[in-house]
Amino acid sequence: MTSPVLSDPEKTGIDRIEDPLLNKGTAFTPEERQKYRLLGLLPPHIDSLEEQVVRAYDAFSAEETDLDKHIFLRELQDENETLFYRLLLEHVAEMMPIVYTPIVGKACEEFSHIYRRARGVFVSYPDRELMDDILSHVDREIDVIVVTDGERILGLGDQGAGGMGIPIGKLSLYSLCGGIHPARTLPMLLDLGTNNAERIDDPRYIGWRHERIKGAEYDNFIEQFVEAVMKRFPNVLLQWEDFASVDAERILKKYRDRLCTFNDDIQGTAAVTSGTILAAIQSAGGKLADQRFVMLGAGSAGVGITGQLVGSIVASGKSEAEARDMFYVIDRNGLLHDGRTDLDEVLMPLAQKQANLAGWDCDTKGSISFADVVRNAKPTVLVGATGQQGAFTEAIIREMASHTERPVIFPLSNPTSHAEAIPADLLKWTDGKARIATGSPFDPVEYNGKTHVISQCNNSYIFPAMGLGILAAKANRVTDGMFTAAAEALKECSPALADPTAPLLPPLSKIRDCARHIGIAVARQAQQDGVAQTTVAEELEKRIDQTMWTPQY
Ligand SMILES: NC(=O)c1ccc[n+]([C@@H]2O[C@H](COP(=O)([O-])OP(=O)(O)OC[C@H]3O[C@@H](n4cnc5c(N)ncnc54)[C@H](O)[C@@H]3O)[C@@H](O)[C@H]2O)c1
Ligand SMILES: O=C(O)C[C@H](O)C(=O)O
Ligand SMILES: [Mg+2]
Repeated sequence: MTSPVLSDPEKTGIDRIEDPLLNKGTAFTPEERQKYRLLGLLPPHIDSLEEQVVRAYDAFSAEETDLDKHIFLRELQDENETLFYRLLLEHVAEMMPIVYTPIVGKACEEFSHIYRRARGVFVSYPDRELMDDILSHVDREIDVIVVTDGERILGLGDQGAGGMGIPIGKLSLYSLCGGIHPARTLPMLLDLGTNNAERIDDPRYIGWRHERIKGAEYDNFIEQFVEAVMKRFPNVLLQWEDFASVDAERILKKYRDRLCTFNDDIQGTAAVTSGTILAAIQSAGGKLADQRFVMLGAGSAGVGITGQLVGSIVASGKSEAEARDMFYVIDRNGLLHDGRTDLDEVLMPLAQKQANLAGWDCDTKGSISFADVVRNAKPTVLVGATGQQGAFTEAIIREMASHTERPVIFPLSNPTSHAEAIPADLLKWTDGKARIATGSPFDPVEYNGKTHVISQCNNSYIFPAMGLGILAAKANRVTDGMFTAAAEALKECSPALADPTAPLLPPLSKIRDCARHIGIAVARQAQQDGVAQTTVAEELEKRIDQTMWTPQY
């Protein structure tokens, strides 16, 4: 493990107890109590970490609602990070949905009401000239920043400064799943205002009460932010999260060659979804080149997934034009096709050729609806990234299932309440045939005497592992190839490859092993792409294991 550089590892007395990175609570040994002047500040019994985990689990279980459980875990994180991560590690399937999706969505909506203690860095628009000062207040070296401007939080829209819940949750997973030391991570919120009237009108709102800054002023602010980050933390990995799609695409394009950075909603989602789709196809004995894809939603997720899959199809031998013909991408105005005049430069390459639609039998005039696309294109794979609950209707899913033996259906939108369909309905409407993965976690479904475990196709399988691979290889850029390597490595972790009836993705209890496997592939690819500063291939596994932190005293 790389040793985290703390401001003052020798802190004593109450300062030590109040530092979540140094605190051990009742587990401080008699020697430490002497050395750090803690005698009398703690009760006499000395606990082991295991005993502390049991006590914390009892207290967690006594909390009534999921939001209360989230607040409990966040408070524990702010008190004692080692205990927090050890507890999470031992109860990962139960607790990941509490600190992360879906409950983190509720926590963002309620952020101003449940706010307790400072964590991470807020940079608000009025303080834009003070960015260097603000970052100088971070008293340790940082390897990974996750930043949001809070405008598109999951499928919940603009949450303003409450969006801070997302970087905090994402970085918890960097440590939990990817083993990145929590001291080396920094959540950040860029507060450029909010257009959410409910937040602005809320007397408890903790953010800057102003409509969102946009246009050139927004871009200048982002530029100032990136420059300040590069000055203070020249080797940091910067992850962009939950920005509005137009900003997300523009920012990624502008900065991806200037520093080590990626956009999780575009690239992380693309890798997890394509890896899971590849596993579904391969486990069913199918071929990638034989599929027809319908993508419902053409935002960050839809665009990223389509691009990644097109790349895989081209790598399997088709031309790019042939690969693109296999995709039917739909936004809120219907199918993207080259006759539409409202598509920007990001969406235009995803448009179907009108010539390919000749002879289609459509119910709608003007635009081509989702139902029209499914009836005419007869997709084998359907992915939803709209944020719209119920967008996969019974009629459309039944239509899809009537054309394909093993329909692959992924309602990816988060949180749970925004999923395009729920797995129980999808299994009913397809008579148990659908291969399903969802963005938010769902319980297993019994259908016709068979239990279907629903895998969670969430970028949480990718970004912690990307971080691990990038840090181990000391990469200074993030290439497309590294995401392709991550997708391929995720596919290799799929239990369905050995048993076609098994779940598509490994269980959350195996997520650290899976992150290690993906991390090695990412680091190796970084070397091959010439962006790694460690060049000895044989050293990579050792470096991955040294980078992975395990919560223990
Ligand atoms: N599972 C994951 O890992 C993962 C990753 C990223 C995003 N997501 C989820 O995907 C959703 C979308 O994220 P995004 O960043 O792409 O958002 P976005 O706002 O950028 O894009 C949404 C897209 O959906 C389209 N749309 C909206 N309503 C529609 C409808 N009724 N029919 C057809 N298209 C419609 C919009 O036109 C737009 O193209 C969110 O709910 C997010 O939580 C999940
Ligand atoms: O945060 C998640 O659960 C996945 C994804 O990044 C999203 O925005 O929905
Ligand atoms: Mg996101």
